[in-house]
Amino acid sequence: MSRTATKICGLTTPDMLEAAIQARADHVGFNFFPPSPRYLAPRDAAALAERAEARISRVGLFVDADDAAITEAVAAGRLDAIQLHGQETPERAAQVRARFGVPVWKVISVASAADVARADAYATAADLILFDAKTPKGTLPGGMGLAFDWTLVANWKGPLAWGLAGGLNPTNVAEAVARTGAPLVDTASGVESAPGVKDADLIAAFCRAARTV
Ligand SMILES: O=C(O)c1ccccc1N[C@@H]1O[C@H](COP(=O)(O)O)[C@@H](O)[C@H]1O
Repeated sequence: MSRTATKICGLTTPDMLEAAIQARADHVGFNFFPPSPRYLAPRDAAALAERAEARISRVGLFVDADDAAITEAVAAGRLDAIQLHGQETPERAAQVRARFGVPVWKVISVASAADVARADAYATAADLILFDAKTPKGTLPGGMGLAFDWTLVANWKGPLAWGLAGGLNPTNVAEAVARTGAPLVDTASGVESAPGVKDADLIAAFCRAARTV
């Protein structure tokens, strides 16, 4: 069995970046969704990207963003992948991948088996499916610390690489990996002491726990 990959999402400071690198996370997420408490302005992403250099992969998170916003962020954050966390259709995902030339991670918000089945439509439009919990109407589409029923994606055999997000933290991530077989796990609020404030010890504990399975 190969090692579970980890992504720490919503970093905004050099200290947070160094904590993720020290913890041997595989990816960091830069959040380009302005309403989020983890929002990172493109000019700040540029400084973090310069510091990260080739030490860690950078994934840019967008919610129904237009091309101009993605263009600015891809250049500033030197992004290795684009995470589409909104209502982007397969056509839009394919367009983003073609236009920006980096892998696209499409998030599928899950509350039922029918939601999981929606992933198939992205077979040729995206590179990875990230299953996250569906959040209540009128709230952020992610980063809320909400988990969904993991049995819905256990040992998912879809047409794409995949990962698990939603309410993951150092305490439950090993169980989540054991129960789902997720090759990648992603967390935002689960490694924070307050919304948007990452905790280095929690990041280390999360990455360690994800790798114990
Ligand atoms: O983190 C955010 O603020 C956020 C805002 C809007 C869309 C997605 C967001 N984060 C992503 O959601 C998952 C799950 O978050 P959590 O671990 O439950 O807090 C996170 O991994 C990010 O990819």
